[in-house]
Amino acid sequence: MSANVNNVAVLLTNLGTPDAPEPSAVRRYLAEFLSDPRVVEISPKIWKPVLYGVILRTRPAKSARAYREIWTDEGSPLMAISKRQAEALRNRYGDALCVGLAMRYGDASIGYALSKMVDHGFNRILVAPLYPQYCAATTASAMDAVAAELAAMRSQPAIRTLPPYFDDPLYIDALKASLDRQMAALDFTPERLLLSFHGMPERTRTLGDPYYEQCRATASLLAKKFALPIDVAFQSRFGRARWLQPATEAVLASYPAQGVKRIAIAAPGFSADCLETLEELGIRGRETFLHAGGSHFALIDCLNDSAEGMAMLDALIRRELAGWWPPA
Ligand SMILES: C=CC1=C(C)c2cc3[nH]c(cc4nc(cc5[nH]c(cc1n2)c(C)c5CCC(=O)O)C(CCC(=O)O)=C4C)c(C)c3C=C
Ligand SMILES: [Fe+2]
Ligand SMILES: [Fe+2]
Repeated sequence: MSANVNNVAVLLTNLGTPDAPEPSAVRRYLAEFLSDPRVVEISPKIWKPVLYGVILRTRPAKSARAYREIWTDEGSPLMAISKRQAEALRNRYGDALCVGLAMRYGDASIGYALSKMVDHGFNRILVAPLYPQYCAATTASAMDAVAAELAAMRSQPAIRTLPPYFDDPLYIDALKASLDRQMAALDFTPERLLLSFHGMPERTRTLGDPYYEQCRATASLLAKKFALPIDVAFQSRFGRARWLQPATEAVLASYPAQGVKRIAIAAPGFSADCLETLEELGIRGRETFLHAGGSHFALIDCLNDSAEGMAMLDALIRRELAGWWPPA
C-alpha cells in the first residue's frame, strides 16, 4: 500500500465471517457480532446473560456444522468472494487508486484497515459498505466502526460513504443482467422467482429503519423488468421476536400446494454469497421446497465478482469519488 498522487483510497466493507468452520472460531465471531448493540437492541443487562449463558453455548457447534457444508479451499465464501471483488477493482485501477477490504466482525477489521490507510498517507477515503439496502444492523454498524477509529485519531482523513444503492439503475440493471444470464442457463423454466432478503426484527422497522421499504423498492423495480412473477420473502430469523414477514422458509413450503413446482431463488441484498445464501437457501431451502412437493429449484448466484457486479461497483465508486478522483 502506498499513497497515490491524490492520496485517495476506497475501503470496501462487508459483514465478516469466522476464520474456520470450527465451534471455537464461530463462537469468537458470534460473540463479537451478537454483542453489537446495532444488531441486538436489548439492554446488555438482559442480553449478556442470554448470549453467554445460552446462545454461545449452543449455537457455535450448530453454525460450525453449517459453515462446514459451504467452506471452500479459499476459506469462507464471504471472505473469498470479497477478496476477489477487491482484487478485481485493483486490476481495474492499478496504482491509480488504492482499494482496501475490511470486515465489521472477525479478521480484517474496519478500524485496522482505516488506520493503515491513514498511516500510509491516504487522507481522502471512500468507505463503501457493500449493503445495497440500508439497515442499522449492517450499514450503521460499519459506520460506527469507522467513527470509533476516527475518534482515536489526532489527524483525521476526509471520509465519504457509499450511500445505499437499492434503487440505483446501476444496481437494478446489474441484477437484471445477472438473473437473465443465470436463468437462461437453467435446464428448466422457473414458474416463479423468489427474492429472499435477510430479515430483521419487525420492531426495528417500526422504530424507523428504512430497510424493509428499501428491499421492497428493489423488488418492485426488478419486477417491472420481468414477465416472470416475483415474490419477496425474508430469511435468517434469529431470536424469538417477530421478524419481517413473510418468512422465506414458509413461502418455499407453501409453493407446491399452490401449484408452483419450479422456482428460482435469488438474494439481491447480499453482495457476496455466504452462509445465508449457500447453506440456508441452497441446502436447507432447497430441501424444504422439494420435500413439500416442488420439482425444480435453482439458487441464483449473488453479484459476487461477476462482470455485471464489478462493472456496477466500479461505476458506483467512480461516481462517489467525483471531484476527488480521477485527478484533474
Ligand atoms: C445483508 C444484510 C444483513 C442484515 C440486514 C442482517 C441482519 C441481522 N443478522 C443477524 C444475525 C445473524 N446473521 C448472520 C449471518 C449473516 N448475516 C449477513 C447479513 C445481514 N445480516 C451475512 C452476510 C451473514 C453471513 C456471514 C457468513 O459468515 O457467511 C449470523 C451468523 C450465522 C449464524 O450463526 O446463523 C447471525 C447470528 C441479526 C440478529 C440481524 C438483525 C438485527
Ligand atoms: Fe445476519
Ligand atoms: Fe442463517
